[in-house]
Amino acid sequence: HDIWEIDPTELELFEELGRGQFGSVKRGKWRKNKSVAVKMMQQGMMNEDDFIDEAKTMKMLQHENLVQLYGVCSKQRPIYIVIEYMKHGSLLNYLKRQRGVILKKPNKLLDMCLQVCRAMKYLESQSFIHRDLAARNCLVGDNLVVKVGDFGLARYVLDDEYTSSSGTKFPIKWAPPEVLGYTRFSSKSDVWAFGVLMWEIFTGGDMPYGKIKNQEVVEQVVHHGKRLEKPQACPGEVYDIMMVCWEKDERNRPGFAVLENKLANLSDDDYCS
Ligand SMILES: Cn1cc(-c2ccnc(-n3ncc4cc(C(C)(C)C)cc(F)c4c3=O)c2CO)cc(Nc2ccncn2)c1=O
Repeated sequence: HDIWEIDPTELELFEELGRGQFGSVKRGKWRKNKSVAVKMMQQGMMNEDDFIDEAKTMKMLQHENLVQLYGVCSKQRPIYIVIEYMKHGSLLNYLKRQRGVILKKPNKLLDMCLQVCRAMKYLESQSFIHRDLAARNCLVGDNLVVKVGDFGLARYVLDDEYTSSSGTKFPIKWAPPEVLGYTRFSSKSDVWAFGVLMWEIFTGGDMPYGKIKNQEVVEQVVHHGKRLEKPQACPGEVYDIMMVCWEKDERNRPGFAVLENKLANLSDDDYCS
């Protein structure tokens, strides 16, 4: 019996938490006492066999700032992906809802960046690339803990509009030049996306580059070196960290361990008190 296989009769399903591109997600209870979120993966959206094979590896990825994968119900269609429940939902929605309050607390904003950075430092240490790090793919739980979710799932999406860097659903505004040009993903491309996520946090969930169209963003960022502007609520020292995440050459971007030190030093000082 595979340890990552969950018996669906041990799941109780409640209200829908959201409808992602890949199906719906419901709040649930596993074995009467464990709060979970159950993704019912819409058929045809994902390469399910490859995902189920990878699930055992993803289940081994455990960190206090990663949304824990508990297992899958793969003996049925649609398959269920059973993960840790996060009661405040996506970080993007949380930022937008709380914008008026948290933009006045830069130390809280910096703490959110640090939590995401720690999860990414852990994934980097496991040579695991997220490929779609953004505030919409992070979740907020009890005591305002922030966790990175849906890591690695991008590899199993079948929709070319999402997987091709010229597709309409590709996350252009979170992608570095080497991904836009050559689809070269690495932990350093996750670092670029982390810089954009920091900008999302310090703007209270604004859309990067506003209404500028995706293809115009590619032109401006790749060919004219344009970068996101410093958010009003963002101290200069924090903006400097975002900017180094957006170095054109990925070799000049810091890894997540270095980023964690930089952010931790700022949160110790009173820059963001
Ligand atoms: C674990 N979890 C997941 C969700 C939830 C709901 C709907 N869609 C999603 N998402 N969001 C994003 C997402 C992204 C992907 C990529 C392949 C990376 C593109 C693949 C997915 F499969 C999802 C997904 O399913 C989630 C994220 O997986 C909501 C929770 N919680 C709440 C609580 C209150 N209100 C709303 N949501 C929760 O605890």
